[in-house]
Amino acid sequence: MAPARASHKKAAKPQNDSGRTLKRKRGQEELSSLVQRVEDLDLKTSIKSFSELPLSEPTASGLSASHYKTLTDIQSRAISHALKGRDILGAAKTGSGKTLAFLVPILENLYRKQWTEYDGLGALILSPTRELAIQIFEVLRKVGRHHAFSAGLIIGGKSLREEQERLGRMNILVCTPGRMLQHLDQTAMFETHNLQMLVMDEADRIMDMGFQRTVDAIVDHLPKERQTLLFSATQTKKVSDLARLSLQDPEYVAVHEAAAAATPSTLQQHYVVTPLPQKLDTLWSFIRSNLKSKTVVFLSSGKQVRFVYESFRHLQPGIPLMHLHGRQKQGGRLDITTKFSQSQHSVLFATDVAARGLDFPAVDWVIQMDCPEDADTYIHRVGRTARYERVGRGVLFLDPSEEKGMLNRLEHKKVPIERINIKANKQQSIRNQLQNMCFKDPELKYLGQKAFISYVKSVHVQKDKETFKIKQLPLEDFAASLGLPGAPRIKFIKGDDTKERKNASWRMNQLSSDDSDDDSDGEDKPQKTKKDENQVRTKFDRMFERRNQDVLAGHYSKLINDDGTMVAPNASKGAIEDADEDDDFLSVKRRFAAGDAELGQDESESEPSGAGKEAKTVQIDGKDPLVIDSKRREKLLKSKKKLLKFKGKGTKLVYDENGNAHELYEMEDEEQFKARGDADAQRERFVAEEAERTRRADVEDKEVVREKRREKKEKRRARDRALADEEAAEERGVQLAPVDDIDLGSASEPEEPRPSKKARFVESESDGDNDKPRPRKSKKSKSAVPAEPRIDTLGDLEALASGLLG
Ligand SMILES: Nc1ncnc2c1ncn2[C@@H]1O[C@H](COP(=O)(O)OP(=O)(O)OP(=O)(O)O)[C@@H](O)[C@H]1O
Repeated sequence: MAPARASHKKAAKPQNDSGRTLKRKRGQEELSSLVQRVEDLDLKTSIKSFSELPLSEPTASGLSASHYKTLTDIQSRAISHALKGRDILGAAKTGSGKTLAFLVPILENLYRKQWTEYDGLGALILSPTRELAIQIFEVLRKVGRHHAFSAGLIIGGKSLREEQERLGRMNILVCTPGRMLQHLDQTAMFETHNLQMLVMDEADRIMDMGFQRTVDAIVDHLPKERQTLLFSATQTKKVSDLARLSLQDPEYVAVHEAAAAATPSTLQQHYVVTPLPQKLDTLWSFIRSNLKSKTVVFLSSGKQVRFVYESFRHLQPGIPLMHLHGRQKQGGRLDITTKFSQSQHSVLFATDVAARGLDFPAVDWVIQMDCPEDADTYIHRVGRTARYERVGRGVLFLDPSEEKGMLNRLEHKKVPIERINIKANKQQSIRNQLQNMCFKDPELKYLGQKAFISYVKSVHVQKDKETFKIKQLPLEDFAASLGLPGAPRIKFIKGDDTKERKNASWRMNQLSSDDSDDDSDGEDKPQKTKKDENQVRTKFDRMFERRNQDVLAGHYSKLINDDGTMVAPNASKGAIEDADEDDDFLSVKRRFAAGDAELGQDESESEPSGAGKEAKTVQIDGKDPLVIDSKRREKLLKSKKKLLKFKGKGTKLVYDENGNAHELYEMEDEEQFKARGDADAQRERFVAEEAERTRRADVEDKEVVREKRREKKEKRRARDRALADEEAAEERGVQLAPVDDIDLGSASEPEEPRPSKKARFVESESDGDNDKPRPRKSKKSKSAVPAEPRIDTLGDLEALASGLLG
C-alpha cells in the first residue's frame, strides 16, 4: 500500500491568530458557496469543460496539472449526478474516460464533507484486477495531488501485516475484492462504518461468477447508507445485482446506448477465418509483417501465452516480445505493463487479465488469437486500442466452426466487424521449425503439451455451445501445428456442468487427463485414431516418442497414480516459476510418491529420473515422507517447531552396562522366560516386587511434601517478622528499604491482586507499568507521598509539567 498525501495543507506558513481566523472564515465561505453551486447544478445542462463544474480548488488544479480540460461524454453525464450524491450505473465504451468519472466525485464529495484522517475510510474503489487497481491509483494520485486525503492501494502481493498497519489511516482505498475481504475479516483496526462511497470499476466483471460471493461479503461489512457507483464498458441492469448492492434509485448513465456501435468509432474491426491448426502460422505471419507496430495478442490461457511467447522468442521475429498472465508474480506483471506501456514497437501476449481497463498508450493492433468467451469479452479486449479518440485496429481469429456463432453474438452487441482474408504470399508456416524446436527442447515441448491441454479445456468449458464446438476442432492437426508429436489425451468428466462453470478463465477444473490408460508411460501417448493405427511410424516419430519418455513419461506416470497419492511432473524451471501448472485440471496433487528420499539425502537422489529440481521428499523419523514441492514447504524444513508435526514422538532407549541401547520395553524371548520358572510364580514375584517399589516411592514422596511445607512455613514466618519490623520502624520514624526480596507467592495471606492482562490496554497509571506486580503498599509508603506542590503561577505549572514528563 502506498500512501499518497498531498502537500498543500502542510505547506501553509504559520500565521498569526487573526490571519488564521480570516483564512478559516474565507475557507468556510468558499465551502458554502461550493455546496450551493452543487445544489444549483442543473443536471440537464450539458457541461463541456471541467471549469464549468462546481469543483474545489484542489481538484480543479489537479485536473489542470494532469492536462484534463474538456469532459468526455461519460464524464459530463456521470460527474454531475455523482456530485449530487446519486447512485450511478455508468456504461460507456472502452477508453472513454470512466476512471475520472468516479474519481472526481470521490475527491469532491469527501472534500465538501471536510473529510480528515480522523474520519477513517471515506471511499472504497474495487477493481477486478491488480493491474487495473494500480492504474486507477495512479490516476488518483495525479488528480488528487493537491488534496490532503490519504489513499492506499490494497492488491495483495505484500505482507498482510504491512498493509494492516496503515489501513486504519486511509481515507480512500483502491483494492481488489479478495484482498479487501481479507482485511475486512482480519484487520481489527480497519473500520468501514463511516464509508461514504463505494465504486466498482468493471462492475459487471466484479459481479460475475468469479467474485460474486466475495462482493456480497464485502458489502455486508459496509454501511447501507452510502453512495454506490458502478462503471463498465458492458454494463447490465441486472436487478438482482442492484438489489445485492443496495443501490438506491440509481441513475443509469449509458452514454453510448443509442450509438450505432458498442465500440469506438475510431476502431477498425476485422476477423479472419483461419482453421485452428493454422492459427500459429497466421499469427507469426502477422507479426512478421507488422514489425513497426505495437500489438496486444489475446489467448485463452496462461499456458497458451507461455508457449506462444517462448516458441516465438526462439524464432526471433525481429520485434520485442512480452507476456502477461495471472500466474506471474506481481512484480513481474508490473514490470511488463510498464515496459509495454513505454515501448513503441512490441508484441504483448496476454490472457484476459489484460482485457479490462488497462490503458496502454498507443496500441496499434489487438489480435484475438483465441476466440473470446462472449461478445463483452471481445469488446473489452479490443478496447485496448483506439482509446480516447485515437485510432486502432482489431483482428479476431476464428476457426470455421466458431464463425457463425461468434458473428451472431457480435452483431447482437452492435459490434461492426468485417471479414478480411490473409494474403497467401504473406502466409509463412512455422510448423517445421516448431517441430524441430520441440524435438530438441523437451521443456518447450512440455509447454506445448500444456498449452494444448489448456486450450482444449478452455473450449470445453465454454457456455456458448453454438460458438464453441469442441468435436469439430481438428485437435490432432492442432497438436502437430504446435510442434507436438501427437495430441495429449484428455478425459472429460461425465456430468460436467458447464453452466456452473460459466467463467472459463476462473473455474477450469472439471476436466481430467486420461488416467484410464494403464500403460506405464502411455499417458503421453497421442490420441490414437483408426487412421493413426494404419499410419506408418517414421524414425522421426519413434525418436520423438523416445524423447517423450524422458520428458513426460516421468510426469505422467507420477501424475496419474491410481491410489491418488502423488505426482511429480518435470516442468521446465520457468514453467514452475510461474506456478503455471495443470493442477486444477487434475484430480491429484503434484507430489512425489512416498518414501523417495531420506532426510539429508542428496537432492539429486531424491528426484525421479529425468525430473527437474522442483520437488523432493524428506523422511523424518520413519513417518510418512514430507513432500517438498513448493517454497512454502521448503521453508517449513527450516522451522524446528513446524517440523515437530512431522516427527514421531521419539523412542526412549535404555543402555546396559556394555553401552548397548535397548528399547524401554523389549519383548523377552519365550525360552528365556520359561527358563526362569513357573509363570504363576513369576507373576506373584513380579507383583510383590512392584508393590514394594510403590511403597518405597510413597514414603519418599511424602517426605518431599513435608519438606516443602516446612520451607513455606519458614518463609511465611520470615515475612511476618519483616512486616512487624517494618511497622515498628515506622512507628519509630525510621525508613526501611522496600520489602522486595520476600517470596509473596508462598504467603498464605491473600496477595495484593495482580493487574489482569487487560489492564495493559487501560490507560497506564503514573508509573506506567501495570504488568508488574507491585510491592505491597505499606502505611509508610502512603505517608511518604510528597505533599502537592504549590502552583501559584504559570511558571510553577510548567515546572511541574516538565518534571512529570521528565
Ligand atoms: N477528459 C479527458 N481528457 C483527455 N483525456 C482523457 C479524459 N478522460 C480520460 N482521458 C484519457 O482517456 C484514456 C482512457 O481513459 P480511461 O482509462 O478512464 O477509460 P475507460 O473508459 O475506463 O476505459 P475501459 O473501459 O477500457 O476501462 C486515458 O488515457 C485517459 O487519460
